[in-house]
Amino acid sequence: MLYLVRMDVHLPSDMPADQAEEIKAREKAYSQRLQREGKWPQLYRIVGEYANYSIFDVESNDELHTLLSNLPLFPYLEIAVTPLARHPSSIH
Ligand SMILES: O=C(O)C[C@H]1C=CC(=O)O1
Repeated sequence: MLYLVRMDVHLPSDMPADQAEEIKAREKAYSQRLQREGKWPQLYRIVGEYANYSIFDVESNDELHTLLSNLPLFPYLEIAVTPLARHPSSIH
């Protein structure tokens, strides 16, 4: 099952820089593990925003929820999920 996910990052402005860097480093490692496993096949920065559009390829709503809620940045993310179905005109 494919999902389009938008994540907007809202780190508190008073978070110490070293704490923010530590969370971002854990987020990067976690996201790159999921990318290597094929569960997070696409990740794009939204130009001019601290946000991304991602494609997730997972087995179920529950799996996606678990993966997203385990993101180190999860407490600071605004997340919008759009389930995707195959378009009848798509050649892919
Ligand atoms: O920077 C972001 O968009 C948030 C998050 C998603 C992957 C990652 O490494 O950080």
